[in-house]
Amino acid sequence: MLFTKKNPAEKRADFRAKLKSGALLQFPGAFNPLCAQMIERKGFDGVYISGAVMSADLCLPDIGLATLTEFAERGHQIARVTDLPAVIDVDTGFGEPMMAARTIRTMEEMGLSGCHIEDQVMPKRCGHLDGKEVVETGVMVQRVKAAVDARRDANFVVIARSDARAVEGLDKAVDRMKAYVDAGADMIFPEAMQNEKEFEAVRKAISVPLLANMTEFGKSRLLNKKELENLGFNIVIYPVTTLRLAMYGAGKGLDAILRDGDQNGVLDIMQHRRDLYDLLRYEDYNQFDQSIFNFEVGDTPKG
Ligand SMILES: C[C@](O)(C(=O)O)[C@H](CC(=O)O)C(=O)O
Ligand SMILES: [Mg+2]
Repeated sequence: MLFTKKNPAEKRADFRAKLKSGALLQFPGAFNPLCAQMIERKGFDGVYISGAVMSADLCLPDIGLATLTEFAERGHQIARVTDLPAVIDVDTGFGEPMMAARTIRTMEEMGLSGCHIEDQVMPKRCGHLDGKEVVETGVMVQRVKAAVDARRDANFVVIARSDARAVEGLDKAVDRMKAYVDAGADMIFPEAMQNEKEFEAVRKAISVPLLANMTEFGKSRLLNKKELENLGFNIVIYPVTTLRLAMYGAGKGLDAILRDGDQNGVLDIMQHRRDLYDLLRYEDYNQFDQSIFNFEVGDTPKG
C-alpha cells in the first residue's frame, strides 16, 4: 500500500491512453490484493476484479447474493495496492437505474478505473450458465445512461455487458449492444459468445472498444492473445484463473498433509517465503523503519 505511486485519477488517465493505443490489454483477475501486486510485477496491463471470485471468496455462488458494500470494499482493497488500472464487475448495478448510478459513484470513490454493468435481471447468474434472463433493452439503456452520468471523472470507463446472446440470439444481442453504445457506454462486453465468428460479428457491428471474457470451462473456446488481437478486441479478462490455480494448489497441499503427514512433498509447488517477502517489499519496509530508528542507546551524547 505504501509503495503505489499513482492516484486513482492518474491510473484512469493511463487506462484511457492505453485503450487509445489500440493494443490488446490483458487483465487477469486478482482474487486478493497480494495477487494484484503479482499481476503488476509480472507486467500485465491491468487488474480485473471478478464478481464470481468475490462471491466465491465469501463461499457464495455467483447469483447476486453479495452486496454493493462487499464489492466496493474488496474493490478498494485491491485497487489501492497497484499502480495498474483496476476494472471491477458490478453485476447488474445492484438495482434499477438510480442504484446503478450510486454503484458507479461508489466505485469511482473506491479508486477503481472502470467497471462493467450487465443487462441481466436481478438476481443475476454467472454469464456462462443456462437459464439467464435479461431486462428490456430500455431498462438497460437507462442503467447505462445513469451510470455514465454518475461519474465525476470522465476517464472512469463504463463497460456495458450484454448477456442476451444466450437468451435472444446473436442478432438481437448485437442490436442491444448498439443501443448501449448510443446510451453512452465507453466499451461493450459481449458475454458468452459461442465461437470466433460471433466475436467477429460483434466487432463488425460495434464502433467502441470491446472486452473478451476468456473464462475457463465456459461457453467460449479459450482464444489466444494473437487471435483476439486479430479479431480486433481491446481488453481480455481472465477472471477466475488465479483463484482456480490457487485453490487447486491448496487442495493438493492439503491432500499431501493428510496422506504423508507433512508438507515436504509439496514444497516445490509452493510460493517460497523469499518470493512472498519480495512481493510484499519487506526489505523496503525495513529500510523505512531504520530511517526512523537510526541511533543506538550507547550513542546518546553525555550532557
Ligand atoms: C466474468 C464474470 O462475470 C465474473 O464474475 O468473473 C463471470 C466469470 C465466470 O463465472 O466464469 C461470468 O459471468 O462470465
Ligand atoms: Mg460476474
